[in-house]
Amino acid sequence: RRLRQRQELSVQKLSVAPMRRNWIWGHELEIFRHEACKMHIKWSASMGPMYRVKSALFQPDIVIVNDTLAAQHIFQNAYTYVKSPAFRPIIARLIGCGIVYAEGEEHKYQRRLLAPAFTSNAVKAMSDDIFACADKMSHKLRAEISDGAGGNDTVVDIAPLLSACTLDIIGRVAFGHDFGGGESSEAREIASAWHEDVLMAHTFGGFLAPRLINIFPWITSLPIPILPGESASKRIVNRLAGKLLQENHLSDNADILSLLVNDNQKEGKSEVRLSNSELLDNITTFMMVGHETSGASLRFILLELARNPVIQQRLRQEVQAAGYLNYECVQQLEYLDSVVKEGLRLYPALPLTERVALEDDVVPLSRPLRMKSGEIIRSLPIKAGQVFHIPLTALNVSEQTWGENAARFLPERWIEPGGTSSAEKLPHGPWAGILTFSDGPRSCIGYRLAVSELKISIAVLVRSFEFADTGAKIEQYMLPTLQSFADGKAASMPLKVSLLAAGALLPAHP
Ligand code: HEM
Repeated sequence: RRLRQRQELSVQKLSVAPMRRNWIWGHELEIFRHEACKMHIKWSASMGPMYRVKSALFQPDIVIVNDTLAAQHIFQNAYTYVKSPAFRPIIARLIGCGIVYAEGEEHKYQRRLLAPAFTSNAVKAMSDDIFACADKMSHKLRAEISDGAGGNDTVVDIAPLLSACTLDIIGRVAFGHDFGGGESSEAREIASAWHEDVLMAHTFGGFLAPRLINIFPWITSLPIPILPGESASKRIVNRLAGKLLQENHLSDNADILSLLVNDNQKEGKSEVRLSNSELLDNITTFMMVGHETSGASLRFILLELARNPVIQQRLRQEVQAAGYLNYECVQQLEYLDSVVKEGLRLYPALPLTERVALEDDVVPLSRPLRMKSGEIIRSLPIKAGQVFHIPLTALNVSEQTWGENAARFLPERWIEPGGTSSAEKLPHGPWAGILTFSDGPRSCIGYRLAVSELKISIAVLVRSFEFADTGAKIEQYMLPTLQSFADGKAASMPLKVSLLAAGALLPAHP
């Protein structure tokens, strides 16, 4: 009751989501059981820029932020609105206590340290490696088709292929490590451990654990199987990280590994440096967030291309007309750019993020909000401790911002005059007026690399292959990043794939 009393009166006047709620699990269990952000997308039309949901286990209500200005305010004030105590143990368990986990001064330090690895020039310099990995993936796909009984139109589960490619990319560009196109024993171990983690996250235990930890933080020290120890993938990647460190020689390169190691080993110049465990956990962090997110995005973009043959063909014509592909030429492909923007808009690899306020504040709103009492407000006073959920997917498909066809995959909207709202009405983020990479000091540090690898991989694939829908029921869940389920099978995305006659003749990347 004490916690409830601390919730600002204004928050208590916000409308509550309409779904019938359970008195123990509030709205949270139903939200968890539905596909990623599905309930928030449904509610966003009727509930206005902010509403409440009831928390599980009698915790104070959560405020759902469905307003671009409010989201911008929260993200820009990243050290006032921090990751919540319920969320951080999951981060620690899955990827360790690196930059994604760090808060305050520690975070500022790590962000400054790593920024040089992600400048436009640094990402441009990665393009040869990205092309090499995409070409390797294309050869593997070609081999799967010729081995397959279906000849052209062979059904291929592209999910593991794409994840192997993005793991290959991060291995090479960040750590100078070769995962052998996803064939190395380490790559296979990471893929199967991640699969195990996803399956675990999809269970009731996966729902319950973070909520229990939020209330009883000490519970993690108890030997209870559903509670976070180390995830399978973290254990494996941590071991690999240790091996990379043993092999690494100090260099002046600005790649991620060199920046991390040089900082950890610097002497005398400063008191502050990365500890050994921060070094190790940052390697694990980048290895995991640097490939699973891009792999999932690729999966869903190819699904949309498979379901929209006209769009796929227009894209193919643009890519094939470009001839030799290199970084500059891929950057200039306008339709490819729109396809990637549209795919990332509809399928954010992190569908929802959460924050908790450290101080009392007033959150501005871009449009008026009617409270339960009928009172209209333009900003919401909140108390320290208030938890916010920001459904990035719902904000990216809000009809308010994107019009009646918001939920449809229409790359043309990015090209045609008036196809999107004006820049000031779009969500604020580092790229393209979408919230997929979040916003502010904690927005995705790797977004330029992500966009580059998506563009290159898609260009390499569509110039040689045609993709078609299999009719499998594809669902998307947040576990804790976006995961595809095909006819109930986790981390799967079957598509019919054909090798184009012209594809074999196309020149490779020089
Ligand atoms: C399409 C692919 C990607 C998407 C959609 C994506 C999305 C995001 C989002 C939404 C956040 C903010 C998370 C939050 O605040 O709760 C984030 C943070 C982050 N991303 Fe990405 N990401 C992608 C690819 C990458 C890549 C390729 C890398 C690195 C190589 C990367 C590294 C990071 C890191 C280190 C953070 C934490 C930044 C900080 O806290 O300062 N991401 N990403």
